[in-house]
Amino acid sequence: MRKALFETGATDFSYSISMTTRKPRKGEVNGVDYYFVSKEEFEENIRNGEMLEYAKYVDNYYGTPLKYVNETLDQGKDVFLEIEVNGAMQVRANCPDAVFVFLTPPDLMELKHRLIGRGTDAMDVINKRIKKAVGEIRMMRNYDYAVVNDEVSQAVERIQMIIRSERLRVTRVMPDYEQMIGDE
Ligand SMILES: Nc1ncnc2c1ncn2[C@@H]1O[C@H](COP(=O)(O)OP(=O)(O)OP(=O)(O)O)[C@@H](O)[C@H]1O
Ligand SMILES: Nc1nc2c(ncn2[C@@H]2O[C@H](COP(=O)(O)O)[C@@H](O)[C@H]2O)c(=O)[nH]1
Repeated sequence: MRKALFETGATDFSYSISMTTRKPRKGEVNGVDYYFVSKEEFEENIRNGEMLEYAKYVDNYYGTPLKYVNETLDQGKDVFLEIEVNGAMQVRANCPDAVFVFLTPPDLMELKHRLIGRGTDAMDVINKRIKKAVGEIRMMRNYDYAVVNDEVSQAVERIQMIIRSERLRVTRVMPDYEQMIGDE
């Protein structure tokens, strides 16, 4: 989805590259799709307080390095994270300003077909991912928006709509005017 959004030319926000201990899939590039690291390196990053959030997902660590997110936010840019639910709830606890979009497949059979079609995972991994997806769907209630990923182009459009609307929230626009009009 990150790739699909990026391909629309939506460059007014920045994409965080996650760190993972998962092995690269065919075609995935280190530093583009993920930072692929060893378990030891990942755990050292956790110990050093360098992760905004992290979680284990189907036997591997995944996490968001803090440095890039902070630097990008400091430049006044939004950052887009594509992460699973446990990590998202850590961000929820630490970043009150963040917006949470739950991207969901139309149904679990379709998800299974897609994962089989991708041809990158063994059947036991696919089954673990489906089981995980059931638990994740239960977590949807903790999110702000739900986007059904039926057609990629439509899902991208829905996400863009959310981003545009969120930027129009009074709480985000008002600070500029407060500066302009000063205190009473
Ligand atoms: N709307 C869609 N229609 C058809 N195929 C899709 C759609 N969305 C995703 N897929 C395909 O389904 C497979 C799994 O998608 P999924 O989104 O889970 O993978 P992903 O983009 O690698 O993200 P994740 O990191 O969440 O696994 C991929 O091969 C992806 O290309
Ligand atoms: N908590 C985090 N989850 C992440 C991060 N980067 C990706 N993910 C999620 O992991 C699963 C599996 O990804 P895959 O590439 O192996 O298919 C998926 O739900 C991703 O969204 C992260 O930095 N933190």
